[in-house]
Amino acid sequence: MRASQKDFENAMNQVKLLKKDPGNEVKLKLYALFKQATEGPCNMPKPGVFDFVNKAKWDAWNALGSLPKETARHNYVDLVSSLSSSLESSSQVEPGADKKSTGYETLMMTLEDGITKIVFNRPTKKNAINTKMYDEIMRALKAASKDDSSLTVLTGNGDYYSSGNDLTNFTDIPPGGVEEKAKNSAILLREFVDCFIDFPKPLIAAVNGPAVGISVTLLGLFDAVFASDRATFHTPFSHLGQTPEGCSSYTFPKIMGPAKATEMLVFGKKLTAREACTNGLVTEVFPDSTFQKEVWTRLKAFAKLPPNAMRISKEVMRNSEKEKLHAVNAEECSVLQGRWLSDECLNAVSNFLSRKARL
Ligand SMILES: CCCCCCCCCCC/C=C/C(=O)SCCNC(=O)CCNC(=O)[C@H](O)C(C)(C)COP(=O)(O)OP(=O)(O)OC[C@H]1O[C@@H](n2cnc3c(N)ncnc32)[C@H](O)[C@@H]1OP(=O)(O)O
Repeated sequence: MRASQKDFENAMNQVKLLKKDPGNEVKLKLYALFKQATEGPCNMPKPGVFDFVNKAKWDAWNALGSLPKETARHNYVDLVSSLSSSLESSSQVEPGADKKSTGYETLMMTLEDGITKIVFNRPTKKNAINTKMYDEIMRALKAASKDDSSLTVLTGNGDYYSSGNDLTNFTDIPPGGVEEKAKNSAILLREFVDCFIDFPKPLIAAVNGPAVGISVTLLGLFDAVFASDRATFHTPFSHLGQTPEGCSSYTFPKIMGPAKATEMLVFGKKLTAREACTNGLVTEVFPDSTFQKEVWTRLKAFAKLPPNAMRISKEVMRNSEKEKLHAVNAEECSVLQGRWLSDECLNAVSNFLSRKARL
């Protein structure tokens, strides 16, 4: 049975009442079907390459070709009805649900058994790091450096450790244009990485699943990295028209030698957890089935060691390098500021956002 105009109007109202965000892909589908149902085939000029959001919308609408208005109306009603049932009944914990108890929207943070645990908590986005999350991680690290814990652990909620920089960070362009955005992002990134360089207590990563981009490069600044055998380590910077950050242009060649560092940082080779361990980036790999139990047993034992001795040992081991790391960080951010304005980078981001390419 075809959907009537009344069904269509009801569906439009239902969309406004959805309690959970259905995600960008679905929102683009809804937009395209709505435009097709009300205006017919795409009749707008194609937006420019920097106009990511409108370009993604245009692509979605244009992809419907000459689909009749009635069919688009019917598909719109069907899609809204499937969303209303699936999203209302979803048992998945909504990111940010812990906001009140933790004071963080994108993270969960706890202090137990002498361990501060910071959990990336955007599982439906594979824990991609958006601007809010960069800010919250910095805030969490500053709090952890002053709290009563002996050590700090970073890990991810869900199947990913983190998919790295949230590529929608590129869409929020201020009135000053993309140049201003690139400048502000370079300042943010530098400040963010500085927090890891300066973190005073043992910093440990429990890499529960795949890690991409900046979530991998930062590992060179951690004191121990425990990984599930399901984890992978991927820095596809050249694919994205970008260049290394997180001090990896310096730490990776030191850790694994220039040849292996080049494979990862220049050619984007994805390493398994075992390969990352052989190359010195990962301390130890655990079977996924026992990962949590084994890692937390290990961490709780570490947390019983005298905290001042651990902190001072870290200081002795790392202090001679700090100045160099800050200089490397500044240089990497300045290079990236230029790369973010390049066609290579903007086309790669635009392809991801319009769903033409996946890693
Ligand atoms: C003008 C200048 C602005 C600059 C701003 C920059 C600020 C600092 C930058 C610091 C430098 C950092 C560099 C990096 O980290 S580079 C690495 C970036 N990451 C990626 O390229 C990964 C992209 N994601 C993917 O390829 C795939 O999503 C992935 C392989 C990770 C998983 O694929 P899978 O098919 O299993 O799952 P989905 O793709 O369906 O993902 C589920 C939903 O999550 C969204 N998602 C996942 N990762 C990201 C991401 N990195 N950014 C944005 N969104 C992400 C995905 O879109 C899905 O969402 P929907 O359900 O809404 O469709």
